[in-house]
Amino acid sequence: MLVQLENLEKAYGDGADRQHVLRGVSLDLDRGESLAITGESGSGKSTLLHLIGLLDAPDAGQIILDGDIVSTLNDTGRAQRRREQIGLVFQQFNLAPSLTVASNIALQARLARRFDPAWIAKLVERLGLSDFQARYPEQLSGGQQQRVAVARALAAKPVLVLADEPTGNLDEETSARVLTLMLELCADAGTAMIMATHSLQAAGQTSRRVHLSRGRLS
Ligand SMILES: Nc1ncnc2c1ncn2[C@@H]1O[C@H](COP(=O)(O)OP(=O)(O)OP(=O)(O)O)[C@@H](O)[C@H]1O
Repeated sequence: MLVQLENLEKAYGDGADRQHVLRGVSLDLDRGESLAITGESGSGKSTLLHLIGLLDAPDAGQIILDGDIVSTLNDTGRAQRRREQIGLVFQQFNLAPSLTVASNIALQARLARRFDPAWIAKLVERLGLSDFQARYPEQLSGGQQQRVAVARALAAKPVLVLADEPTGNLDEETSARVLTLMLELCADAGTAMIMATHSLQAAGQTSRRVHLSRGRLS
């Protein structure tokens, strides 16, 4: 098993403002599997992805990644695991504005010490980024930036990619195409993917689906 979530709980705020967003979320994900998490706006999809992506820690429960309990790691330990094993595609893309497309893509792989020029060349070619490599993020359209974010997330061949509404800003046809590519590239790299989405069409493209409602998965 690649990812095991056991009874995750997460609340925000204090006193009367306290909001229990996750109320006991359990989930298993195999290597190479793709999973869509659907749920209404505010149901906690991003919160759950942040926990799995080790960007935040749960209040209770356990996250096991690749056989290790990672939910109790400190910030440094979490950052290291994230760098080595997880790729993130979030809504704002978070590309480094001062780096070219080529450097944005390569950076993650270099940090993880897994820079493989042939794999990077394949990502660039398959994602249609060949002509944009010398450009800076601000010189790209939203869709192009998103493809750079996908290439960057997969550059180090992580065991897991987390995508938060990865096609949220694109029209339906483009988003289906980008998602298909992303799933194919994940399959090539043996990477599992968890995607949060509002779109039932997008959720139809993954191998499994779960629904988040009232703090629990079904
Ligand atoms: N850092 C935070 N501090 C306080 N409340 C938060 C924080 N992050 C999220 N929330 C609240 O937790 C709830 C779940 O938010 P979350 O972003 O996880 O939902 P979501 O399902 O991803 O929503 P959307 O589909 O709109 O992106 C929301 O009510 C939100 O306001």
